[in-house]
Amino acid sequence: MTTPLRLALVQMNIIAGDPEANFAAVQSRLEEAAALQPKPDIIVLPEMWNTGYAMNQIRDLADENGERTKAVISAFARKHGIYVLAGSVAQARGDGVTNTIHVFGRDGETAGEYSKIHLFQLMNEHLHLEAGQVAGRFELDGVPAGMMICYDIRFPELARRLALGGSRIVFVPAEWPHPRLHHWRTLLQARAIENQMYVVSCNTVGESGGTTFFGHSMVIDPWGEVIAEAPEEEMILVADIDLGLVDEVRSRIPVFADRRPELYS
Ligand SMILES: NC(=O)CCC(=O)C(=O)O
Repeated sequence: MTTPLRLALVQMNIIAGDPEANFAAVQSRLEEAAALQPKPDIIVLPEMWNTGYAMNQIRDLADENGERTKAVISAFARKHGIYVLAGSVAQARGDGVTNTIHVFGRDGETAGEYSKIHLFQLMNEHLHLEAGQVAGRFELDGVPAGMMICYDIRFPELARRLALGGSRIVFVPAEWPHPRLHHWRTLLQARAIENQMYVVSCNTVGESGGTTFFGHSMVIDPWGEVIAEAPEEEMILVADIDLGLVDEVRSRIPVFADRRPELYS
């Protein structure tokens, strides 16, 4: 069975500490993506796009209960009838801040939410953020999908859990910098190959506090082929995929049937 899907990944520069500028840029990029012909089924944004890694001010800058994100992005999703995986935003709840994805369906309603489970110490997340406690899943027009955020791709157990739970495609918003392009590419391809699913990653570009984010957003098919990859500049990366390929690859090499979980612990 073929299940075609058009993806649009907004690879953008994020201005650390300036939610006003970032909301304006996101709204304009979303309209640009919605004007594509044919229209995308889902638009994906990068990690922490509201604040960037302005960690010292994160409690003040974070979106209170995600309210602004929900208002702006759900109205957009409803207006255009497009899913939006709203990257992740710094979201405040009580005294804490999480790095949280909101997904909105074609009707503008919340389709899923996920807070980053693995906090990245090199960028001080562990000092300022609270870790999520549950894996992230949603349904995309009835197709089970998963979510991971950036550093999460270093944990194969999470991707495998999503695949075992039925995910056929996993979305990965990120702010992944130089000099680890080879890690980025290799880990994303490994997660796609070992789980025989699509992996769709949307990274950031630009410089922030001495760190340079390299873009290279990519769409990887269940065979591990990179079918679309952005350069190191702002752009909307578009890819047409067929989720039917997941079944084809899984029947060709029956990894899930051949697993021996009783020997793994
Ligand atoms: N924002 C992040 O989680 C960055 C992860 C990263 O750069 C890595 O090497 O892992």
